Amino acid sequence: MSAETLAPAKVNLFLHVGPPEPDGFHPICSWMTFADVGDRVSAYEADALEVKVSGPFALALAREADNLVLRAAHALLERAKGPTRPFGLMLEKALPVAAGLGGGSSDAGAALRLLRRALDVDLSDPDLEALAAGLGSDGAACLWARPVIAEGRGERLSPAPATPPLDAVLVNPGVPVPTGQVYARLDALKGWGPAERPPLPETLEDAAEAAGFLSLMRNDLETAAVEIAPEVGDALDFLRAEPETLLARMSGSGGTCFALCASDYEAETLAERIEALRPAWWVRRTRLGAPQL
Ligand SMILES: C[C@@](CO)(OP(=O)(O)O)[C@H](O)COP(=O)(O)OP(=O)(O)OC[C@H]1O[C@@H](n2ccc(N)nc2=O)[C@H](O)[C@@H]1O
Ligand SMILES: Nc1ncnc2c1ncn2[C@@H]1O[C@H](COP(=O)(O)OP(=O)(O)O)[C@@H](O)[C@H]1O
Repeated sequence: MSAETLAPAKVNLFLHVGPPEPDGFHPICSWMTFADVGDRVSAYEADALEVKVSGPFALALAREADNLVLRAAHALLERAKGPTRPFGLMLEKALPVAAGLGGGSSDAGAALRLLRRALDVDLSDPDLEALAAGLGSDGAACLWARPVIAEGRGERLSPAPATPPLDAVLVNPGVPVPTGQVYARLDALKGWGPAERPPLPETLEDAAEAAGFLSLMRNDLETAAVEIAPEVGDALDFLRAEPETLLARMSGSGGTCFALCASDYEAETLAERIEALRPAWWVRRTRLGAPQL
């Protein structure tokens, strides 16, 4: 067995969050799209199930047992009928952790896609999606890594407006921002907005039109995240002051922020300037949409 796949970064182009339900979870409406940068997950033959983590953010994942790729593998094995060949998983952790990029969910989704094929597990797409959703609120969307409007807790998916690939720069100021803390701060601030689905266009022709539409939308977690990690506010202020930025916003619960740009040339120019002026920040030029997995 030898198989490998990309686990792309998720980006919330908008994220509307309503007040919590009785179970404590919040209803959302979010346009989730995916970057062409991410982690890589691979499977190999091994004597026993194990996960090896490498890459620049490997140290941020403390305990192997908590790794979402391992939880995904166990969830899939429970559904496999009959014995499967023993395997190990390799995770190259290139995305920052607790960063609003859904890295853990994307790794889990990558493992599920990969292992269903490699082990020839007879599980339908909807069943695989249900497994992914059980591993985290972003799990279902991150399984397919295609642009979607996600509602409910994030598990109810429908197609997003069609766009060309959107040139963008991702910036993380280097501070982990735990999702649960951000939702809790949102509640303390009573900072929710309406989470009903807004009117959505079928198509947005280019980055300028997409930015115009998105400027009418929000990320309701931004204020709460900036209170927890003021560095996120610094990143947003920086991006919003740059001439190449059509729109800058935080992704998910932060701290990664994105700037939409009119072309790959402008995105490259912006990324190079940020790298020169803020060498400690994690910076990636990317195209948002449906990356090749
Ligand atoms: C904010 C978002 C936006 O896409 O993404 P991230 O920033 O985490 O990438 C998601 O809503 C996060 O999804 P995910 O990271 O899978 O969250 P989970 O592990 O399911 O939940 C972590 C914690 O966040 C809170 N939570 C999560 C989702 C939700 N709709 N309401 C919540 O209140 C709960 O306190 C939960 O215990
Ligand atoms: N493979 C993984 N990659 C990232 N985080 C993981 C993974 N497995 C478990 N986690 C845990 O999931 C939590 C959320 O991490 P992550 O998915 O990076 O957050 P976010 O969705 O905000 O980007 C962290 O506490 C982390 O320790």
